[in-house]
Parts: sequence; structure tokens; C-alpha cells
Amino acid sequence: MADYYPMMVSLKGKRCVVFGGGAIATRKVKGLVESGADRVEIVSPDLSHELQQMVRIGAIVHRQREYKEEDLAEAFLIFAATDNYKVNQSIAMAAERSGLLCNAAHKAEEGTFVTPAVVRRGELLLAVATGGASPLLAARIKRDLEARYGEELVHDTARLKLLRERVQSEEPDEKRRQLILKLAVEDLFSNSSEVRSTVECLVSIDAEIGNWLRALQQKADRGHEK
Ligand SMILES: C[C@@]1(CC(=O)O)c2cc3[nH]c(cc4nc(cc5[nH]c(cc(n2)[C@H]1CCC(=O)O)[C@@](C)(CC(=O)O)[C@@H]5CCC(=O)O)C(CC(=O)O)=C4CCC(=O)O)c(CCC(=O)O)c3CC(=O)O
Ligand SMILES: NC(=O)C1=CN([C@@H]2O[C@H](COP(=O)(O)OP(=O)(O)OC[C@H]3O[C@@H](n4cnc5c(N)ncnc54)[C@H](O)[C@@H]3O)[C@@H](O)[C@H]2O)C=CC1
Repeated sequence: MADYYPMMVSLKGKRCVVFGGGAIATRKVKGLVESGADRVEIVSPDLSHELQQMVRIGAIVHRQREYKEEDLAEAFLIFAATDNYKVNQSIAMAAERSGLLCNAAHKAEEGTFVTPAVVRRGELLLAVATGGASPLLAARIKRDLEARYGEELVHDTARLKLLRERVQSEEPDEKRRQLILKLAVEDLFSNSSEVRSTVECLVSIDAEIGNWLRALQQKADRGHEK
């Protein structure tokens, strides 16, 4: 049964504690750091090469020892990713008692959240999960998404954000605002769009967004609701 609630969480300033320093802990830690987590601590007697490098550059903190229950104090997220099933189980149970969110790498049901396969394109984030039914299916669908939604989405999303800010401050009418934003997204997905291929230069981005907005306003006025 798929009883998980999807959400996007900001980890800025939040203490995230990862137990274990092997391949799986490394994957989880990379995911955390890529998400902007700036208070990641690893508790493990040893660390993978990649994690050692991250410690060296100050991206994460290492406590070189085994798990102790006190490690959970004031944590926001917990990852039980040791290769010891019993230890992972104790971590998950202690987290549960303290009402903390815990990812159990050894068994989905023993934790409170699972980590999806992720594609990032600037502020656009695509996440795929199967509730633990088949992590490989999630990984496979992620590869399809990577091919379908390329790096151009980084730029597209950034431009839509700028346009949306302009529309929010310049268009008092809510219906018209929504229509313009809808036409903008359609513009980006239509092959005939000149908008996508025009100016890449940041210096003129303001003027470009202004031109785009005017074109969309004209379209909206012509009643081009598709
Ligand atoms: C429940 C969950 C908990 C969690 O870790 O959050 C979990 C649990 C387990 N995974 C296991 C195995 C594998 N996991 C992967 C890969 C990934 N696993 C990920 C997530 C999750 N894995 C969460 C559910 C996600 C969902 O909803 O589907 C991904 C998507 C994201 C990530 O890791 O961040 C990442 C792909 C990332 C990418 O490619 O982008 C591979 C393949 C590989 O490594 O290449 C294998 C081997 C093949 C296989 O066994 O299927 C085992 C058995 C361990 C054992 O046998 O001892 C368990 C334990 C159990 O079964 O509960
Ligand atoms: N969620 C997922 O995607 C997957 C999960 N797994 C699960 O994850 C577990 C870990 O896998 P790997 O990282 O490949 O193992 P690994 O053997 O590479 O690393 C295990 C790490 O745990 C540390 N450790 C052991 N006891 C500890 C303790 N008491 N306190 C703190 N750290 C401790 C070890 O020192 C080592 O750094 C597997 O046993 C398996 O159950 C495996 C594959 C995929």
C-alpha cells in the first residue's frame, strides 16, 4: 500500500545525522548536500573515500565511532544506514520514540520516510518513489525522465520564475494572470516558440522577460486559451 506523503523539505540549518559510512550512507549524504543541507553529521567508525573528501572540504562533520542514542538529540532527520541490521533497527526505534523522522536503509517499513530517485534541473525537481516496492523501477523511470527533461529546463524554470514575479506585480486580474502563466508554459513546450531559443544572455534577461510578457498579454487578449 502506497501510504507515503510526498513533500519538498528545506534542510537549511537543520541537523541531519547519518549512521554508517559506506556506499549507501554516501548516496544519502550526497543527496542531502545536493539539497542544500548544511548541518550534516556522520557517525561511523569508518568513511568511504568520497565521504572523507567531503569532511576535508568542510561540507559534513564526522564523529568517528559507533551509534549512541544521544546522537539523536535535536536532530531533524535521521538516516540508519549501517550494515548492521540490529543497529539500524535500534536507531529507527529510538527515533520513533523521540518523534524524529528516520530513514531505514535496511527495511522501508522500519523507518518513517524513504528517499526517492531524483532528477534536478535548477529549481525543477522530479522525484520517483515506489514506497520501497522496487527501487530499481524508481531508478529506471528516473533515467527516462533525465532523457526527456534535459538541461534546458534549468533555464526555462528560471525564466518562468522571473516572468511569474513580473506577472504577479503587474497583473491585478487573477484570471488574466493565470491565463498568461498558462500560455507561458505552453510557449516553452511548443516547437514553434521563438521564446525558448532567443536571448541566453543574462544582461538582457529583464528586457527579454518584458518582451515575452507583452507577447503573452497580447495572446491573452486575443482569447487564446488552449
Ligand atoms: C525503501 C528505500 C529506503 C531508502 O533507502 O530510502 C530503499 C530500501 C532498499 N533498497 C534496497 C536495494 C537497492 N536500492 C537501490 C537503489 C536505490 N534505492 C533507493 C531508495 C530506497 N531504497 C527507498 C525506497 C525508494 C522507493 O520508493 O522505491 C533510491 C531510489 C534512492 C536512494 O538511495 O537515495 C536508489 C536509486 C537511486 C538512483 O539510481 O538514482 C538498488 C540499486 C542500486 O543500488 O543501484 C538496490 C539493489 C536492488 C534491489 O534490491 O532492488 C534494499 C535491499 C537491501 C538488501 O538487499 O540488503 C532496501 C531495503 C528494503 O528492501 O527495504
Ligand atoms: N536503501 C538502499 O538503497 C539500500 C540499502 N541497503 C542496506 O544498507 C546497508 C548498508 O549498506 P552499505 O553502505 O553498502 O554497507 P557498507 O558495509 O559499505 O557500510 C556500512 C557502514 O556502517 C558502519 N557501521 C557499522 N556498524 C556501525 C555502528 N554501530 N554505528 C555506526 N556505523 C556503523 C560501518 O563502519 C560502515 O561504514 C546494507 O546492509 C543494506 O541493509 C543496501 C543496498 C541499497
